Amino acid sequence: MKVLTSEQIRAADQYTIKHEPISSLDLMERASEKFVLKFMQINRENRPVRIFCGVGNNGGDGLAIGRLLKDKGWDVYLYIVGNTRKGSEDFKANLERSGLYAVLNKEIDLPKINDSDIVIDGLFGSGLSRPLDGFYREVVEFLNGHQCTKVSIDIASGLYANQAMPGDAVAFKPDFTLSFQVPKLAFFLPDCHPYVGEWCLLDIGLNQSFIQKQESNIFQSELKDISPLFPVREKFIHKNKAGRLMIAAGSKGKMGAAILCARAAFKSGVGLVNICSPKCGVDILQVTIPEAMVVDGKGANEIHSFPKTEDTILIGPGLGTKPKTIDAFEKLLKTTDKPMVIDADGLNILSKKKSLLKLVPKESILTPHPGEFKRLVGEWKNDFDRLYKLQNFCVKHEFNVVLKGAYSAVCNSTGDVHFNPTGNSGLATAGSGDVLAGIIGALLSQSLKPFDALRLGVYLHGAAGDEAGRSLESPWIQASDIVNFLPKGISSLLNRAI
Ligand SMILES: NC(=O)C1=CN([C@@H]2O[C@H](COP(=O)(O)OP(=O)(O)OC[C@H]3O[C@@H](n4cnc5c(N)ncnc54)[C@H](O)[C@@H]3O)[C@@H](O)[C@H]2O)[C@@H](O)CC1
Ligand SMILES: Nc1ncnc2c1ncn2[C@@H]1O[C@H](COP(=O)(O)OP(=O)(O)O)[C@@H](O)[C@H]1O
Ligand SMILES: [K+]
Repeated sequence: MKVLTSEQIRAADQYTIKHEPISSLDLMERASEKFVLKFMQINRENRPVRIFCGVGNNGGDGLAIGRLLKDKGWDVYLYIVGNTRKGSEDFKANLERSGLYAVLNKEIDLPKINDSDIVIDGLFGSGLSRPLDGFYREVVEFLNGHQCTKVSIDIASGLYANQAMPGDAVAFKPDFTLSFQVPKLAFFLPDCHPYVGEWCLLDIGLNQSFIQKQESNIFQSELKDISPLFPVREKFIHKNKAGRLMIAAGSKGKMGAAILCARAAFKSGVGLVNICSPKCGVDILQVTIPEAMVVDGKGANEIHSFPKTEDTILIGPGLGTKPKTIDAFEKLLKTTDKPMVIDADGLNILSKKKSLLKLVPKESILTPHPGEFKRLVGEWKNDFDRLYKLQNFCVKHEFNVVLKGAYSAVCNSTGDVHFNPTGNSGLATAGSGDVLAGIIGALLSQSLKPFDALRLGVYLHGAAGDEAGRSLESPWIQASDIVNFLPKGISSLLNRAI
């Protein structure tokens, strides 16, 4: 699904109005009906609803939503901030259809709000053109000071859809954002989360072919695009043809990384795994993961030498960054031009010795968390800047990179970013990244294109985490649980896709 800018969304509104055709007032009514349906699913109990409306179309939505909720028996209070005479056409039309409302001009006008009330924010939507100031800012600060349930229409007032808020700016802090038609970039970025809350999209019937034609290199991954990427296993396949992976991982005290990685790879369809290990890890690996073969990495406590191999290479988990390991990594890079998976200490080595970056095969997959990414590219000003840095890094080096976290950003070598929707905060646990690397390595070894292996792997890792969370009925997950729930994650994706 494409992520569009505010300007593109406005153009989609206009195109739909002209070509459906539908009057803009009727489109507002449709949007408001969709909002009310979802609102009543989230809030089943009838409580006082206080709707704060600006005088643009977001405020128009607020008024229409108020009327519709009143019709359904809700106790609705409407407040307007701004000059109603200067309101948009559709705002004015809805004002005429509204019953009682109060216009707020100054602090003393602000109503008493109880914790059991629900506040709906319809001050500004995608039309925000400057940071909130004056009385708008006061109103938003006042509302943010209350503990009641808060819901934004389309996007929180004061939050920009596709650019950073200035440092001292203020925006509404909703528990939920019920947004129209397409996701906004801000929804995927951690800095913006306090101004988004939980969010969902409401299909208001904007013209799909117009949306498809919009240029955007930002997407949200969807199951319908992901599930066809699963590799098909032929009847007469042999393990050597089902994907051979060499995992170069582990050092003294960190052999668990190699184990988790290999276990995840086996559950992700790999045919055969060689683990290159320091001497201290050989017995551990042979006992804990009998399916894998172990290759001597020469060093006692860390790897000093990697074998020359035709296998797909996954390097980094628990590897350490000792000078001899760095030298061995450099030698390995000089022997291959096949895309590989580089994770954890593999990335830290690249950060320590940036000259190695140009030896990394084109189209390789890098899997940094934000700390590792910062070591690779330096500081960023804000999350929007971080995204541009991700795109530039991928294009410059022709890499595929996942920047991990909630809504992991998966970027290909031409700078397209796909935000991943699966997963939960239980995945923020030691070893979770090792599991992800193993999944991606296994998929790459099965001849998927690197970017496909990456986005399928990230989606699947999140889906397994979601299955684990649901089945264990716990918000906390152990990395081994992610591995154990991979088969369930896989079948859920395949079954839901049918
Ligand atoms: N027919 C349509 O175009 C539809 C629009 N919809 C709603 O319309 C919203 C967008 O409406 P608008 O384009 O009217 O914009 P807004 O309602 O977001 O803003 C209204 C006006 O406020 C002014 N403004 C912006 N920032 C300000 C600030 N910081 N302080 C004071 N004034 C400021 C601008 O002049 C802007 O045009 C969407 O978010 C959505 O809620 C929906 O009803 C769906 C259909
Ligand atoms: N809050 C979160 N919500 C969803 N997924 C998360 C969250 N935090 C972390 N993850 C996922 O968990 C994994 C953690 O990887 P990483 O930080 O490398 O862990 P480790 O180094 O301990 O193995 C990544 O796939 C990341 O996307
Ligand atoms: K709003």
